[in-house]
Amino acid sequence: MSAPGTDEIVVDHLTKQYKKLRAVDDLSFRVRSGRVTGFLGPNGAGKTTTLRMLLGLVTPTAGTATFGNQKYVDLPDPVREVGAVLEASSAHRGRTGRNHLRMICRAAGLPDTRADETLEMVGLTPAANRKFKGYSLGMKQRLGIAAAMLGDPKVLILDEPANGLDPEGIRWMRDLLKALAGQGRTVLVSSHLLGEMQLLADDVVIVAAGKLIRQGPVAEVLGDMSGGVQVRVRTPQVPELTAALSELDATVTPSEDGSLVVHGVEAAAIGHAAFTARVELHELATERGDLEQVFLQLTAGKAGIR
Ligand SMILES: Nc1ncnc2c1ncn2[C@@H]1O[C@H](COP(=O)(O)OP(=O)(O)OP(=O)(O)O)[C@@H](O)[C@H]1O
Repeated sequence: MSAPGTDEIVVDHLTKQYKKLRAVDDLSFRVRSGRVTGFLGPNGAGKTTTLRMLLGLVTPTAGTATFGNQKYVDLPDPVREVGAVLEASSAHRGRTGRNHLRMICRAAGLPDTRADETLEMVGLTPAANRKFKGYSLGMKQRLGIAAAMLGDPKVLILDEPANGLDPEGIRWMRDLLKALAGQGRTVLVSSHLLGEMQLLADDVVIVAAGKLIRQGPVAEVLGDMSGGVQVRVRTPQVPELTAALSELDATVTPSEDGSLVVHGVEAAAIGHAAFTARVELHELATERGDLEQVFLQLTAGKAGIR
């Protein structure tokens, strides 16, 4: 493997033991820049513990979590390198969103103007002068992202950012994170919302019971699974189509609803075979497994509270 850049997250044999519980168990994975990586796992899988170790908030029992080759605590200018939103932002109840961000700017040696720029980025400009105690959970999430982006970091880490957001808010978050990755940043997002991850993530890292289950591009993880891609065909001439497909390298399984499920060949080849055999088709649809099914198969028996 090539040497990682500082914007690449490298988790290497990371382990966290809490008394009898191994919350994270010899976990290794890499997160690349310019992509959104979904960090997925059932409740208690060790996602938050891993992110906290990455940010130097929890000390690993073994292994390392680094940005390139540097631990978070050793980064020369962490605010400009790594932004994180671990839970919905908390701020003094009586302080406005703008003042909350300005205080962080001052503490980090950043110009005050960054407060307004990041408020604009997260769509909070109209609420900039409202007090934090009046913010909805979705507004608090947005403020958390604004705070994380103050230093214009190359890496952004978010723990369950969709929590508390309505469908429009989730869509907004998806567009923002994709845009930030599109600018070349590294975006790592933990979630158990699998449908959302399928729309958002380029890569996934799936964990269960503290261990790595699978990692890779979403399409590859979906495609790897048995039955990942299949074609559903409906025809009034089942025997004729089955005979025509037997000449291709296809596996044909009749469904209870009368359709045929075909593995091993693409829809175009099936359409061509049907046309050549003068078989009438009423449906020809490529079906991809969804992340939720794959996730449930991969984590079966490993989920649950420990
Ligand atoms: N400080 C701690 N002391 C003891 N056990 C802990 C501590 N922090 C976490 N754990 C345990 O470690 C396991 C992993 O927890 P973690 O919060 O990392 O999982 P998660 O994948 O983020 O789960 P969720 O999706 O529910 O937030 C859980 O069983 C949790 O109870």
